[in-house]
Amino acid sequence: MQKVAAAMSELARVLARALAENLGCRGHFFAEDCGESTCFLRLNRYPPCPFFQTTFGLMPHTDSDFLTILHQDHVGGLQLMKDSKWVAVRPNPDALIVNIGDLFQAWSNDVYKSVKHKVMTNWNAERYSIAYFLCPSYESTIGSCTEPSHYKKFTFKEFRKQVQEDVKRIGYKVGLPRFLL
Ligand SMILES: O=C(O)CCC(=O)C(=O)O
Ligand SMILES: [Fe+2]
Repeated sequence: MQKVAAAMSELARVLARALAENLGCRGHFFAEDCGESTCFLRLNRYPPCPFFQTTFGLMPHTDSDFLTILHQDHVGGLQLMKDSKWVAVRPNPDALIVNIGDLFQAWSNDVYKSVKHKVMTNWNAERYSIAYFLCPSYESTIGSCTEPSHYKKFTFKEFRKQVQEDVKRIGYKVGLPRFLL
């Protein structure tokens, strides 16, 4: 597991840097602000579910990070929103999926879009996925790399707090629109 984490961590950093430099922005931001102690790896287990047609494995959401590197097994169930339609991601255990998160969307001033995704359950098979989340420290300020910015500056801590408050009060994550200027 340590080797998987190290490989995903390196890949996330290389990609974040390349995506930042592609915008003409300095890419070492991620090395400075996203240390090993603020990023995390999550193992998701989805047990078989008899009510698979109506039950989410994971509710529709965007990730609250810069970038997510995802590995899924052969079972399938991941879907992402493309042109207002849910599209199933073909399971391929030999491939990694890269999802842009909310922070990269804000940082890139909407050039890169945080992708909405969900996981459907399966009636007879157990499913596993491994996700590596590239996150900054709670104190890091997220601003846009180009002006004029679409979003007010916020710390990662403020973002997380707002998400938690929204989930508690209205039942779902509003996310970036809360920080639009
Ligand atoms: O299990 C998956 O394929 C997706 C996991 C995911 O979206 C997450 O952990 O945020
Ligand atoms: Fe996710």
